[in-house]
Amino acid sequence: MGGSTSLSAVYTRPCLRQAPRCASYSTRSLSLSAPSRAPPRLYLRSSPWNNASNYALSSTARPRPWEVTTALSDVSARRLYSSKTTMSDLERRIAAIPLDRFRNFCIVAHIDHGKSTLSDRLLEITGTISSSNTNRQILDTLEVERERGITVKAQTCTMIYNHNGEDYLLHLVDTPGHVDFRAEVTRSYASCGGALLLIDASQGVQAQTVANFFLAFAEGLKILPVINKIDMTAADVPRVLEQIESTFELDSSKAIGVSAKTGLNVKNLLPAIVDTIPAPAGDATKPLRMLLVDSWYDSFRGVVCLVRLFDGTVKAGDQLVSFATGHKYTVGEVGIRYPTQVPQTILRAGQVGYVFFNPGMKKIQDAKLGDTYTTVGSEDVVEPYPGFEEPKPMVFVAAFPTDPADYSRLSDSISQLVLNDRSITLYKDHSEALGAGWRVGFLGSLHCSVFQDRLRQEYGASVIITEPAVQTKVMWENGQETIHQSPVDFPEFEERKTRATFFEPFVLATLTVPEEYLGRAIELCEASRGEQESIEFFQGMQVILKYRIPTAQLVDDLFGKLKGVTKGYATLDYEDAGWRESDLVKLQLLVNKQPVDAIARVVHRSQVERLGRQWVTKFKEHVQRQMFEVVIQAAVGKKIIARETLKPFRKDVLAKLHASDITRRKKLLEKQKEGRKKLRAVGNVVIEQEAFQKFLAK
Ligand SMILES: Nc1nc2c(ncn2[C@@H]2O[C@H](COP(=O)(O)OP(=O)(O)OP(=O)(O)O)[C@@H](O)[C@H]2O)c(=O)[nH]1
Repeated sequence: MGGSTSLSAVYTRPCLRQAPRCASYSTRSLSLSAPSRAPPRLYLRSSPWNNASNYALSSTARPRPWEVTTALSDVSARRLYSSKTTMSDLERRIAAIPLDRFRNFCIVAHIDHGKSTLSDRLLEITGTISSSNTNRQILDTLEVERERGITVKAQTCTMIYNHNGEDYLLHLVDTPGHVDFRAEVTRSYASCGGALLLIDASQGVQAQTVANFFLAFAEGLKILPVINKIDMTAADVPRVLEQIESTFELDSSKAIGVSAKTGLNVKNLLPAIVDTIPAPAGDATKPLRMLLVDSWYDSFRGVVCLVRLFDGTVKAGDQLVSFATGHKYTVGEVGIRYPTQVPQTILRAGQVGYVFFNPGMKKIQDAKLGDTYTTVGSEDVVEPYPGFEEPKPMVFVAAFPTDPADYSRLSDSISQLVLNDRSITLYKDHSEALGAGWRVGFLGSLHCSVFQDRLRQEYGASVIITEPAVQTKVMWENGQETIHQSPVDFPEFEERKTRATFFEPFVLATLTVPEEYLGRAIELCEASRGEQESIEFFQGMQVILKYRIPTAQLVDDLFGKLKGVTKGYATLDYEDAGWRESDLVKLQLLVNKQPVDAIARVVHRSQVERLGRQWVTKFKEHVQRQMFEVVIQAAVGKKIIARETLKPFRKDVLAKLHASDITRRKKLLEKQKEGRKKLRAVGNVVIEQEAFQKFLAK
């Protein structure tokens, strides 16, 4: 049980603040955390998380730089600043804080458990923001984040906390809780020494609490359990304390109960942070070793980089070199986020701050996340940081302007969004029906819908977006493999039997479901072509289900459906489970025998009938009647699955004519034929863009 041993080894440091300090829940927590009680290990052994891959996480965890460095050679911070420089009071205060009083930490939690609210409260208590600001979430800066109440991009903030007369430099990273944004979460951990494991007192441990805990644990972060929302009447603190011990083997007596919303007990969290989370190691006198953690685009400054300094210092005018690209840059400005960007004279080992260059870095692609920078000339003596794994797109959509004349405007808007969200992949695309557009890849369906919202809110562009699709893989007879992102280039039905084998991506989904909804959750997973891997009954009537599910089903709003059948009580987490052979076919919509490429989809054969029928009925509703009959069909290759007919407008003028008026009758028929010819000549059927928009809208 290597995992268990290292788990308990991580939590050896004493904690200053114990849970009983919170008056409102001291009695309950005391009764649960008798001092002689050994941390229960039984659950971890039998838990779904106790598998090879999770233990692999802990055993292969890289030693973090501040753990392998034994000698802390911190120079007096003041010596790093030139005496001639005029420093602000803030800078003077920061300059006086030695490295052993730095604390870099993040908050690890399930979605909506209150990370952003707690961050705001910490900023308020440390005087970083005034309390008048606190009715909104300071770190959720994007409009969509405020509107949906979710964190999309990890945000950071520096705080100064005075503890027993000494200043501490705290650096907080607010990470997104949703599973789509896991790459953001993992990246954030690299700049931290510890994490607050935040759990909603009414909901208890949820799928992503566990998933994010293991990510943080694998990164070697010290964990401080925090129970939030203790003000709620539904709060069940004893249950959460029990879960903290049984699920994570953490000492629940160290947990702090808070209400981020009312501020109750939050001030007792700060001393616990100072005591539990280790100071970063580093040496400001060594050559610069600076990790690029995040980046965003600023139209005046170019790319701004969020960096974590492991060794050395950086200031304006320094000549830096990137290990990943070899490009050289002159530093234009360095600073901290407090919570807005505040310029500083210097950043030193242990700090997290921002850097931009002069002239500015033009392309966000040059700012490779996980890249190491050093000063020109130190390349040979500095070892670069191992870097991050680039996130892989999972969901693809095609996007087209509603009005083709808007192409270049929309192109600018999309490029702007991609500049700030590097996990989006973007290619040019073309559709017969919708003209020029883009194929865009996302980390998940929430990521995809957030992108659409951001596009509409921040740029006001109106856009047609096709249904989310996943990649497919084809193994050809000759052993060659091709990956297809778009249904358009997926091979036709006739080719499949003899020439190819098809594969689709799968995920291993972990669902946390209250026991009373178990039956419905299982039904949903089975209907989504899922295969059960395990079922575990968990504390407090919760069940953890593991299913192997096609990614296509996951992105077809599995989470929304799950919430529907469990009245919103279930949670979902997933990890990539590789390719699996699958009976895939391309379903196409034909309008008067012409395929409408924007609506094609690669689906499992079992779904063809239902989807085909649905398509033709829905499309008929949105297409306007024409001068001639319109046949709408759903087809797989040459096989027609479903059909609907849209009757033509037909002026029945002939009926009004006298039977003997043959010349006039012929003339009228000719005229009608001409009209039809005209329409047919203009691409057969005239379909308004609006029809696509309505059809593709959920
Ligand atoms: N009653 C109560 N509500 C809280 C408390 N903390 C947060 N909330 C509410 O819980 C909801 C979610 O809070 P957030 O801070 O946005 O949660 P989050 O974890 O940052 O969410 P993501 O960033 O999307 O993962 C909001 O409506 C908050 O007002 C608390 O202590 N008590």
